[in-house]
Amino acid sequence: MNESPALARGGVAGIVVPPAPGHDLFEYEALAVSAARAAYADANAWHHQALGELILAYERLLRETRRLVRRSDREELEMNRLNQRLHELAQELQYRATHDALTGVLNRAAVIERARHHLEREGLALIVLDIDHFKRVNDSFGHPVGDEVIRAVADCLRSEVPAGTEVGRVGGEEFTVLLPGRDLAAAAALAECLRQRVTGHDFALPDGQPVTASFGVSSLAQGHGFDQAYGLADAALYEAKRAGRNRVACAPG
Ligand SMILES: Nc1nc2c(ncn2[C@@H]2O[C@H](COP(=O)(O)OP(=O)(O)OP(=O)(O)O)[C@@H](O)[C@H]2O)c(=O)[nH]1
Repeated sequence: MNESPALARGGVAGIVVPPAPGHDLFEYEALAVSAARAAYADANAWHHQALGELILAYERLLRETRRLVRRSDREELEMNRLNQRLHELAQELQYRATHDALTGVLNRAAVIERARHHLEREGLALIVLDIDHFKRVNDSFGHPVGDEVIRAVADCLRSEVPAGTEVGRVGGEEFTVLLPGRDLAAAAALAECLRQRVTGHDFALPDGQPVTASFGVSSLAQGHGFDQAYGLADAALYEAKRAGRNRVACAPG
């Protein structure tokens, strides 16, 4: 009779030595089956039939357990994949809830939320800008060209603002720039940079005309409300439009 795996590993017949850590999960059980098979092969063994049935049942149990472990591994992988996808979808949902679909800058609700957040903590300078005579772009070249102009203006703003500054689109052709904790002079200086950036950009309109924008600026200390900050900047924007457009106007300091 061949030596059983248990014996080969230093055990004695009928006694199975537990495997060292890191071995196959069922090595101990596989050795036990081998040892039982060896005893079964011995014609003198007592309870011959019962031992044979025990071996068969035990082998079936091992096969079934292995199958279940493999299935559980696959299901764990699938669950991890679904969890990852859920996480990505939650992030996407959060992005869509706070960003403007056309330009990718903050949407109106997010602008208000961010502005209130800054006003509660540190005060806020606010720039409101509106593309000049934008209706003419739509009317002359169509809505898709108008959309391209809106997108390009958003790009101009994004590329020019310093870190910590947030850009949002609050209406059709109206944007805001939030400068947390900055004063009126700093915001007016940035608004002038943005005005020049838009005016100097080549929007490639069919008639070759430039696109300009008008700017209103306000700055309020901590504790003021968003409506007040926005109302002041909007009134200044109205002044800039009234004074001839393509300019920056500041709310009274
Ligand atoms: N293409 C495009 N047009 C839009 C969008 N939202 C609003 N508009 C258009 O923007 C135009 C705004 O026009 P007005 O409010 O009259 O202002 P304006 O022509 O820019 O003139 P001023 O602001 O006085 O310089 C309207 O024609 C709207 O239809 C948009 O998402 N895409």
